[in-house]
Amino acid sequence: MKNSRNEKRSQHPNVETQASLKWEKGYKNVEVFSKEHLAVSLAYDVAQLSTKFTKERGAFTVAMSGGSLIKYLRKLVDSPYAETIDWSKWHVFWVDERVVPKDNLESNYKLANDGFLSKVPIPPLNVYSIDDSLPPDGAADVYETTLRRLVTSNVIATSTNGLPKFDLMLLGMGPDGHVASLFPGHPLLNEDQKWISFLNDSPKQPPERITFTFPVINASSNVAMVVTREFTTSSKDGRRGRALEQNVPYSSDLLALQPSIQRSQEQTPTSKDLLALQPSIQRLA
Ligand SMILES: O=C(O)[C@H](O)[C@@H](O)[C@H](O)[C@H](O)COP(=O)(O)O
Repeated sequence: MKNSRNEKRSQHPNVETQASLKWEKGYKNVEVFSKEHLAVSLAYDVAQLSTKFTKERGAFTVAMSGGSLIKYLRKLVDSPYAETIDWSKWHVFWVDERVVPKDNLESNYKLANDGFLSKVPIPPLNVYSIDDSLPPDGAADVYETTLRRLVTSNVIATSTNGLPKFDLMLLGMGPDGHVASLFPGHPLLNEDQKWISFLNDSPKQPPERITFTFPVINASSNVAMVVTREFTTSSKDGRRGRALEQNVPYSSDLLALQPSIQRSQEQTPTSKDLLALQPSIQRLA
């Protein structure tokens, strides 16, 4: 399946044929790209999912992180996607957001709007940013209320256990292994009732944030994780390397993320390029 997808990507008029290393054996859905090929491949996959869900559901729900992920969405604003994607059916959410004014440089909304959303014709009412006039707890409650309303109206699909089932979740991973604003060792890793929670003590500045909880992240139909850092198992704290090297069950003292990636022991990625984890560009659920 992946080979055929890569072949299709390479046949796509906009796909530069660049070597992308793939650890097929042992890994599941982990691909190592050059920067340019990551942007090209990510755009191809996102466009494919947009077409699929727009056709199936009449809507395409995308929840995105901040960080360097946004710049790898750049190919979506170019031809052919600019013309072929039905942007009117997109609904955009944030996996996590800093509780700062939306015009603040630290805002993930500002980052995504400047780098992507302002360049495509998604209806403004379909872009769900936080209420930046509220404190973290209030912003989280209001955001969850919005999600619940959109699940009720079927804009957002529902998983078999009643959670919001986003069509695509676009994640990053920090050097400590954090995903969204779920940080190793933080009590929020164990939150399994709320859909959206908040923290005032983020180890990554700024301290006040709201974040999807793990049950919501794991309920997604598709997840693409774009890890854009030097990746070696000897990296500063090694967590990121371990996140990929082993099927490490998430535990609050080691990793924020329960990776769904097996790894064969003989292969140790030493690439200093980019790593696009696609734990499930196929369906999770
Ligand atoms: O609000 C945030 O801080 C981001 O959502 C965060 O979760 C990000 O995805 C990771 O820190 C990876 O960031 P980079 O891709 O920039 O390394």
